[in-house]
Amino acid sequence: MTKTEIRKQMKGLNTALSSEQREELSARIFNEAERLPAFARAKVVALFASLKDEPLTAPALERWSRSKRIVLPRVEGDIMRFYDYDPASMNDSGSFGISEPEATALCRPEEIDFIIVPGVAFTAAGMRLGRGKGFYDKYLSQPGFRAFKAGVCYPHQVVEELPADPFDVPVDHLCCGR
Ligand SMILES: Nc1nc2c(c(=O)[nH]1)N(C=O)[C@@H](CNc1ccc(C(=O)N[C@@H](CCC(=O)O)C(=O)O)cc1)CN2
Ligand SMILES: Nc1ncnc2c1ncn2[C@@H]1O[C@H](COP(=O)(O)OP(=O)(O)OP(=O)(O)O)[C@@H](O)[C@H]1O
Repeated sequence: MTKTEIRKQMKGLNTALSSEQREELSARIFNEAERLPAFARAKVVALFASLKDEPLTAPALERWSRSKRIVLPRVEGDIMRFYDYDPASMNDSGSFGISEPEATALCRPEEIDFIIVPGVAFTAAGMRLGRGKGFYDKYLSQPGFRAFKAGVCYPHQVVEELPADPFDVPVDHLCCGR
């Protein structure tokens, strides 16, 4: 399958989950992330505000923001940057309809200790297919970036193989709710 075909197939499978399945699997996925030693050590955690076809991040966002500095992505033209999460100032009309933080407190890439990486599909070894704009591949390959990378996806998004490109950055651990 091509990248485009995989994206289409996964969107169908993801949106076919019932809200109960979605909530149950998402809870497992983020509980697994929370149990990683790298998470316990982390002070600055990068998360994302989930789209309809992604594991639900709202409960983790709420819980983690009590003990960690949480940063969320904003798309600014061709690049993605992370800013401090403040529940009072989220902007629901961000790029692609994603809820985004205000551009108040910029987080430099080297400040992040632990990053949750979304993906359309992953292999068990951590190779990843994203939404096709290269935002995460570019972010994760910046000089100075050193965070522990945890991929998150539903169990059916783990595939045998993916079309590989030289600029693809693998994740260190995959949390897939299994
Ligand atoms: N929740 C979440 N936030 C994120 C990402 C993500 O994957 N998930 N990103 C990770 O990169 C960045 C946004 N990148 C995105 C890239 C493409 C599309 C997308 O769905 N594109 C469709 C529709 C475009 C449109 O609505 O105009 C497309 O290209 O067909 C969405 C987000 C930053 N924030
Ligand atoms: N490190 C990088 N530097 C410059 N361009 C890059 C880099 N990584 C990816 N790109 C560009 O981004 C485009 C999209 O790449 P690809 O299809 O692998 O994205 P993806 O993995 O689906 O997306 P994402 O990383 O946003 O989740 C490619 O055409 C590539 O040229």
